[in-house]
Amino acid sequence: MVRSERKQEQERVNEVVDVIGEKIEKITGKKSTVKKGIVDLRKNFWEDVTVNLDETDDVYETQASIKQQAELLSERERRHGQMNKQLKTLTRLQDTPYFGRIDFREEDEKRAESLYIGIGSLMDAKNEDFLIYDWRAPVASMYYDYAPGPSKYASLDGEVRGNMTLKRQFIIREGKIKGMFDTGLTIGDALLQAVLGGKASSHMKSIVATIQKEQNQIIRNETDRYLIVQGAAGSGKTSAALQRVAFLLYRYRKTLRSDNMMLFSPNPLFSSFISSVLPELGEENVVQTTFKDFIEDRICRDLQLENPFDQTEACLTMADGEQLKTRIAGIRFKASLAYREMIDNWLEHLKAEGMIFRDITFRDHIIVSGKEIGNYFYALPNGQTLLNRLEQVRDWLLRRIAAFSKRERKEDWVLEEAELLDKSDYASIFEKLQQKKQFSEETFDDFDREEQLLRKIVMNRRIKPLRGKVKQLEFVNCQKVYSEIFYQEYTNETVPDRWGDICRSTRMRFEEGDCPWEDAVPYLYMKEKIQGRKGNHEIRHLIIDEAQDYSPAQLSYLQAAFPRCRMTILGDMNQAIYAQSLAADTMLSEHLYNPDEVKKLTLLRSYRSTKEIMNFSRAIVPGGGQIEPFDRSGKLPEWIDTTESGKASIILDKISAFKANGFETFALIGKTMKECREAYTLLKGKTDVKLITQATYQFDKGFIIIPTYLAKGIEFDAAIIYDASADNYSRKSERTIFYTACTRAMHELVLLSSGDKSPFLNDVSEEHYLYTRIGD
Ligand SMILES: Nc1ncnc2c1ncn2[C@@H]1O[C@H](COP(=O)(O)OP(=O)(O)OP(=O)(O)O)[C@@H](O)[C@H]1O
Repeated sequence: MVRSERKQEQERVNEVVDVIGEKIEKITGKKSTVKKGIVDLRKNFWEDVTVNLDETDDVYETQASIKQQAELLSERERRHGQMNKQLKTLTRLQDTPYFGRIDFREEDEKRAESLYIGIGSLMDAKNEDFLIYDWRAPVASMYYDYAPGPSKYASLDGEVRGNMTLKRQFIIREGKIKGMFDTGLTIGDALLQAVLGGKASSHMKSIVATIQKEQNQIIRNETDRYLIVQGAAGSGKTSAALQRVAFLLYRYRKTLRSDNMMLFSPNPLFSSFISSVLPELGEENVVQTTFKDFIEDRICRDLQLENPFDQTEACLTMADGEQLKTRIAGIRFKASLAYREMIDNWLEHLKAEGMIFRDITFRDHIIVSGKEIGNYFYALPNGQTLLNRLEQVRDWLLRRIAAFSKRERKEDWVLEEAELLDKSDYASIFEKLQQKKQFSEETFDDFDREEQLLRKIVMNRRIKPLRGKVKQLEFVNCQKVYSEIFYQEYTNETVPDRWGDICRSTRMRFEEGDCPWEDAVPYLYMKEKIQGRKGNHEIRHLIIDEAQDYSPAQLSYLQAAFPRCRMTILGDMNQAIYAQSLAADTMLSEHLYNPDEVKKLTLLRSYRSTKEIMNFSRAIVPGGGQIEPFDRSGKLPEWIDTTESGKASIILDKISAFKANGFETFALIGKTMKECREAYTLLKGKTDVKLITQATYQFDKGFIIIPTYLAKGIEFDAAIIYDASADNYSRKSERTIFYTACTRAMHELVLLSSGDKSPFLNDVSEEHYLYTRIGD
């Protein structure tokens, strides 16, 4: 590229930066005027409102005047918010105005037009021409989809065809061009090399400048209600999903807000890891949750919900034997649609018999017994749904409670409690009596009325929580109704092996007030079928990361909980680490969806790890040969065969070497939390190290110890697998855990073992790693 061209480009950058500077100045000026307006409006809100409550008409007029004033205020606040957003984007553009340029000659046009692409759009000073196109604009899609040559894009008015005569990439920092490449088919391998060769960080970065063609398809898909992405470890699923969120927020900016989108992440640490990507792209973060938190919010508070991580930990630490087999058989069956069918049959059965109700009690007094409620319930016409009948029971119970309350308020305890009421209660009673013009001077009658009122207040207050529970239909004992499923007789075809044992252990857990994780969704499904469910209509798009961890039953629950939603579903079958997902359908299984509404895309190219790490890791999983490592070289993974007592000093040496190499994040990865705690005990005090647990919500640079299930979705400059011996990794189900752990490393991977090595390593050809034996 000729030197003068770079000079010309820099001159253009300078001009654009000047325009940005002027815009920033202008908006800052306007913003302070709007801000002043807001402050004045807030200060003088009531002065500018006409308040008159004399006649009904005056009241309406007052209401209208308040509404008008409030609308004015909120309009100004909205403008202020928009200006802030514009300023943030402009400030970012001032540093890096754009990262790409394409020259495109539309069919039938004589000249090619140069289009510059950045994270936001920018018009010239006269607001006539685009100096920068937002990467999400339709025309910008060509930058990601085509090499120079014939190309096209879908504009709002239809397809536009033409010829791309140039595709150029820039690295611009602080307004200075640091690098400039004209690129071919894929978006600059040179730039991608540079980006991927950089250090890992405690926060994920946006990939806007280097989005690959196949990722662009995910990002810009608008046609399919359910978009499933099966992608190898490190293929950019999460990155593409976040870019997609930014794309959709831009594309549907008039109708879609960030709080209409919800992202399910695998663990709280991951939420913090990805939290800066959207703000970096000038968008607000979407609602984030974990599936466990989402379920916990809905499950009855009487039950102690098991954490999915505890379930995994329990399965991984339990010795091989009957107990483990039963637990796994239970987990798998309860994740299946066959079990949901069983619950549907149970719900049908409940129409005729089997509902269990709680006694309605107040101060140790049974107002209506559960048995009596049952009789009333089953006396209602059984053609109605369970919910309809329960609503009638609810109204009947509220009447019974009202009658009870009237009687009960005559009791002595009520007056005793009334003496404890505070001054404000007395003042309000006095006011009420006065309003009713019932309070003249001290007459006997007034004292009597006052006492009646006091009794009523006390009783109403005390009975209110009970009424609340009845209104929520909490008189149904869902816990018991659910555990009854495990007392029924079934034919052998409908139940899995070990059903008897599964029943026994489930009953025991429910009797103790525990809800095993595998029962959480089936239980909620049944409970909401009985007591009704409120669908969430606010959320219109769900993004589900690590979707291989979700069962068909969980998918169907989410579909019902978010009835209007579209979903972007991303995952990797090779990283399934929960017992429910292994060798079974998961949310990634296409056939679980209506064929007209679903599209499945596959990402095979992996960007995170060096070619050496990926060649090593992909040999571990079936079908791994299809995964294409990105061509970035590094050290061969190192397998160190040592003794238990030799491990600490090897780890400490490695950590020093990583630091000397300039690495900033490195993890010692264990299979379980138990193993991580052991490693932590071994190393704490000897180096600066942090143990990551379920309760860790953020991780910083440095050395951490972490179990695989908490490291999902996250990456490190270097990773050490703490125990790659046969004792630790040999069960069929542990293969994917092992693969997930290895693929967390970007630049270096070390595996330690003592005793026999994991049989999974037998699948890796010796040329793909370096073997060292240290110790006796
Ligand atoms: N087009 C791209 N340009 C630059 N970097 C990319 C690109 N695609 C992916 N990466 C990088 O590759 C790494 C892995 O990406 P990401 O975490 O999104 O992959 P993933 O498929 O979700 O991985 P996993 O399933 O292992 O969690 C990240 O560092 C990301 O920045």
